Amino acid sequence: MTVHDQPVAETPDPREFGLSVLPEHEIPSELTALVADVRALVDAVAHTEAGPEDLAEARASVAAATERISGTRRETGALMEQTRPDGTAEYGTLTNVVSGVTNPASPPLQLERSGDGLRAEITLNGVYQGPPGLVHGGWIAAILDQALGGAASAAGMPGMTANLDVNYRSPTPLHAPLEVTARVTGTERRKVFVSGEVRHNGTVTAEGTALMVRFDASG
Ligand SMILES: CCCCCCCC(=O)SCCNC(=O)CCNC(=O)[C@H](O)C(C)(C)COP(=O)(O)OP(=O)(O)OC[C@H]1O[C@@H](n2cnc3c(N)ncnc32)[C@H](O)[C@@H]1OP(=O)(O)O
Repeated sequence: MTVHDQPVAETPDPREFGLSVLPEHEIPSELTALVADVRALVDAVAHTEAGPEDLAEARASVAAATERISGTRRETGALMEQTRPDGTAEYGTLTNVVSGVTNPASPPLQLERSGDGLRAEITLNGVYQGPPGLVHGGWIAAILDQALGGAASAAGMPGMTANLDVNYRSPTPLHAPLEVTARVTGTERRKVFVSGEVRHNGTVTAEGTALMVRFDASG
């Protein structure tokens, strides 16, 4: 394995591959505010003990809101372009289920460059529950997958996850700040090796390694 010690490269522009890209500043603030409100709604619905009358009224309001905004739909694969503090661009699908800015189902995980890779802080609510009071293992894997893929992408080597290996070391609590870290550990031809962790109070609750296979730019 060759340790990846190249300087950080610019991520290829997806427009060159015919993909549709929306700059972050073109997303209406009303949409991001609505997304936050819907996240709160999902949490409220998941945990409510309201009575039938209130539930029926809330349902009618939600149905009306859905009808109001359903007339136009963005294409499923649309990407968002963000400009990093260092001026380079990064891309991700708008509705990515882990990080998507317009997806109320995403927590969302917001990764930033840190040290030799990426880092995020996140607190997950009861919507992401598996065992009582704990984060679902599938969501931990999804968060690690996103962080590991993001680390490869941030190093200028975006690709697809070919293999993901997760070890759950200790229970990951809900409603508690978690730290997510990821970095590239090596490369070999199109193979990008990545590793990452989820921590609570400095203790690793889960760690993952993945093989990302870089998109083939040769066409
Ligand atoms: C910022 C955005 C972050 C996004 C994070 C989220 C990431 C995701 O969730 S991606 C979605 C889940 N992943 C997928 O759906 C991928 C499905 N699989 C595929 O499309 C293909 O198998 C793919 C692209 C991974 C590899 O196919 P292909 O491009 O034909 O590569 P291929 O020539 O077979 O393999 C390239 C190298 O990788 C190796 N390889 C491929 N798959 C594996 C595997 N599963 N295990 C081990 N090695 C593998 C091959 O042996 C080969 O190695 P070498 O260079 O030594 O010969």
